[in-house]
Amino acid sequence: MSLIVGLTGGIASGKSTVANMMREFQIPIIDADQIARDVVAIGMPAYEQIVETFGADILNEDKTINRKKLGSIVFHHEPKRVQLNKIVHPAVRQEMKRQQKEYVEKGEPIVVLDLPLLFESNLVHMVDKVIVVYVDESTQLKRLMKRNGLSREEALARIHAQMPLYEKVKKADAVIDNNGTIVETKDQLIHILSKWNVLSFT
Ligand SMILES: CC(C)(COP(=O)(O)OP(=O)(O)OC[C@H]1O[C@@H](n2cnc3c(N)ncnc32)[C@H](O)[C@@H]1O)[C@@H](O)C(=O)NCCC(=O)NCCS
Ligand SMILES: Nc1ncnc2c1ncn2[C@@H]1O[C@H](COP(=O)(O)OP(=O)(O)OP(=O)(O)O)[C@@H](O)[C@H]1O
Repeated sequence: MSLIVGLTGGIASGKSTVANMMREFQIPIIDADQIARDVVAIGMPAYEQIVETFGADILNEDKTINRKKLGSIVFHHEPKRVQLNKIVHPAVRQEMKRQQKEYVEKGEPIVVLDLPLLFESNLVHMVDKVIVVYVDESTQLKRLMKRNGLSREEALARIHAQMPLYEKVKKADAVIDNNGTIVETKDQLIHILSKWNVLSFT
């Protein structure tokens, strides 16, 4: 039996940072953001639907989706975001399930779904345990603006497109406070995985 863990948090709260630490422990990670990029590649059914819905204006010269442009539309307009989610999410879920099945069949003791919208999309039933990576809003804003080169206003629009992080913390089985250093974050992760008996070296 594999333990299926949902890794979630807020935008730029540190999920990928924690997922990379897990990869170092040879834990398989299924990355929803990456899958969401793959399923909108040119020629995929979701790509066609996005162009139909949002128009050719959201394309780059090479016909790939201009993610910055599409982001600035959907993060400022909830109905448009819902429309995009309806196109992309079913394909993402299907691919996540396929990958999960493969890892479970291989007998992996733990499989992690790195899923930013785990709560917003009501996907808690897909996992046995939930880890929430938490930061306070000022740290989140600072890290998001720096990483994505966004203005304060654009970064806040993205943060507010999600369930508040403190609400996610209340629903978690385990919380990693990522306001501090990377080493402090890693220590918390090791503590959680050890408690759940899924770290082979401890
Ligand atoms: C709007 C898009 C084009 C912006 O692309 P961009 O490269 O700037 O961001 P990226 O995809 O790397 O996402 C960064 C983060 O934004 C947040 N985010 C992304 N999509 C959404 C959404 N629909 N609602 C709320 N938050 C979101 C997540 O925390 C995610 O980790 C892209 O995020 C997208 O296609 N979103 C819809 C699919 C989706 O929900 N992906 C998230 C996981 S399934
Ligand atoms: N403890 C930390 N100290 C300093 N910087 C950090 C820390 N943790 C993460 N960061 C930085 O903050 C930014 C956001 O982290 P990360 O990309 O891991 O977040 P995320 O939750 O995966 O984001 P997204 O939801 O957008 O995919 C990155 O630039 C990362 O390098």
